[in-house]
Amino acid sequence: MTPAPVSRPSFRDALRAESPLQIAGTLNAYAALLAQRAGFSALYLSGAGVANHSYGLPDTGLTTLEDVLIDVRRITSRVALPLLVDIDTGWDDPAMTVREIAAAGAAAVHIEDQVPAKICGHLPGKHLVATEEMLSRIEAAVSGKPHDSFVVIARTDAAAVEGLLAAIERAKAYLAAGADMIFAEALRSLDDIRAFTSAVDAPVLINLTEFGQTPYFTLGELKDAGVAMVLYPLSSSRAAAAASLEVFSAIRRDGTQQAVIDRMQTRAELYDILGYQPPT
Ligand SMILES: C[C@](O)(C(=O)O)[C@H](CC(=O)O)C(=O)O
Ligand SMILES: [Mg+2]
Repeated sequence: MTPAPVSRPSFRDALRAESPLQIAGTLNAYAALLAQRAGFSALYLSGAGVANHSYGLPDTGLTTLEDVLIDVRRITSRVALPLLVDIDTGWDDPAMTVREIAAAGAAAVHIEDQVPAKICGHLPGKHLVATEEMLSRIEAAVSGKPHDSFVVIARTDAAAVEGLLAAIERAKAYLAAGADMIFAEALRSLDDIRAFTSAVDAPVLINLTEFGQTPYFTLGELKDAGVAMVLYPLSSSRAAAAASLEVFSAIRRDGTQQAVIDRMQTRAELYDILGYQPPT
């Protein structure tokens, strides 16, 4: 399906309108409609989500630009909110990656400093590329921006590997190379977050992925610590996955779905979210 051109607020518009900006992870168009209904004004397509949910694979750098583009297009063709896309390490040609992701209707990307065979930022055993190599990635990504309002966020995974000060130094270098904003991955305390945001002269994103290294700080705590953006990359898909397993298991166990009907969205609720008027 070819997406119709949609006019949408830019990522910076969303950032100006809400502080900190809450960004909802949505793996498909319907999840994006649900996040919009709940009042979010910015969306996220998770690389882990594409790998885990669209392909049933771990988040280890197996999915490609094409795989991600399919899911980007599905979301942007249906929902006009600004979409931040996880482009992992940028693949072979970060300039082309940014051009393609922007052409698919996204408003922003984040590109990270792990080696191409990357893993979840909240796991032990991460390996980073040298700062110089990440600077080349960022310069290439920035050169692919179609216009000034497209945002390139540089993500550093360094805090867990090289320490907080090294992560701050990397972030400063990434900004000097042209990154617009910084994603500080897997920080463990509000003190660390505050140290990071006060040292880095750009909007900082904190990732509240569940079962990770960063505690579930409240929006108020993160605001006080100087955070500009708060990411919930997989919250709804984790909940949906647990609910799906429970429902499948109940149907197999009971031979009927009666015990789990009250866990389900109704047909009327579905049509309401879709804006669909069924025949009467
Ligand atoms: C944000 C992230 O990059 C993602 O792909 O959603 C992941 C999330 C996760 O694995 O929980 C990450 O933090 O590396
Ligand atoms: Mg990711």
